[in-house]
Amino acid sequence: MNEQRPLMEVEIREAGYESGKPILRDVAFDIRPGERVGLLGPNGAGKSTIMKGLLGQLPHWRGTVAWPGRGEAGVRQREMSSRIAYIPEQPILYERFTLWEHLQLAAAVSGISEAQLRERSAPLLRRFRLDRARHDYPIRFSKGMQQKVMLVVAFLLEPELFLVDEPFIGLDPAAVMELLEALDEERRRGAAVLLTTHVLDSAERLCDRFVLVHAGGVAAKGTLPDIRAAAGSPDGTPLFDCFRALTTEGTGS
Ligand SMILES: Nc1ncnc2c1ncn2[C@@H]1O[C@H](COP(=O)(O)OP(=O)(O)OP(=O)(O)O)[C@@H](O)[C@H]1O
Repeated sequence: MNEQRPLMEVEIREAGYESGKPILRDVAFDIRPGERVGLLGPNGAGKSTIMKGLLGQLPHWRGTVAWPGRGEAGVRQREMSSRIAYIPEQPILYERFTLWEHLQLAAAVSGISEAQLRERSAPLLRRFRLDRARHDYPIRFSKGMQQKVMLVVAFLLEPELFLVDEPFIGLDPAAVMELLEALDEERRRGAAVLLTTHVLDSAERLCDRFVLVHAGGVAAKGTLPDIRAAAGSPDGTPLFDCFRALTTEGTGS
């Protein structure tokens, strides 16, 4: 935890997939440099929709995203995507591309030179044990290996923010450790992590702060003590119990 100026300040007034049918309303939170923030909530709460909004992929969006560290009060949705690397839960792969071609495509889209690509990718491919598979087709990899392709692509970009969707599902324990270590190295240079997960005990151990989303709004946010206070729970209450109290009681759903 730190009291630095936020890396990013998100304020979503209304957003969703169809006009006149907002999924998100009044969602506001910030992320500080080097921080790990857990974006948590029950199925259908709106977590993926928030992530899509941050990636500039929502058709309807009324809100602002500021990057105070850069002195920018509001950034257009489209521009944000160049500062954010998204690690999806379901790998997004092209059937006809080899692993190396996936990396070349990501580099080309992000303005990374061929020399930078070679320099950055070598340790990443070793780290995620894909160096011998660089000319193979990821479409034929195991699910875990496919997820590692997504990790290599994300780390290649050296973004300011990593959006990580369900990092604890699909990867084996060694790969989860590698991912967390790699994220820690990135955090040391100031990158932040916004992760969603339903594995609340892992979230409780890993995250500095939390944003608890419920029915398209924010039910509580802050450190674990802040979440406990919002839930009316005593010291020592696990995040899981706070989550249950905040998402099932007195919410009308
Ligand atoms: N492409 C879409 N078009 C219209 N509505 C959508 C679309 N995707 C999601 N929704 C709706 O948006 C709401 C929030 O869904 P979202 O996927 O953001 O939830 P989530 O919190 O990520 O859930 P989960 O934990 O199940 O992944 C749901 O009511 C869902 O039906």
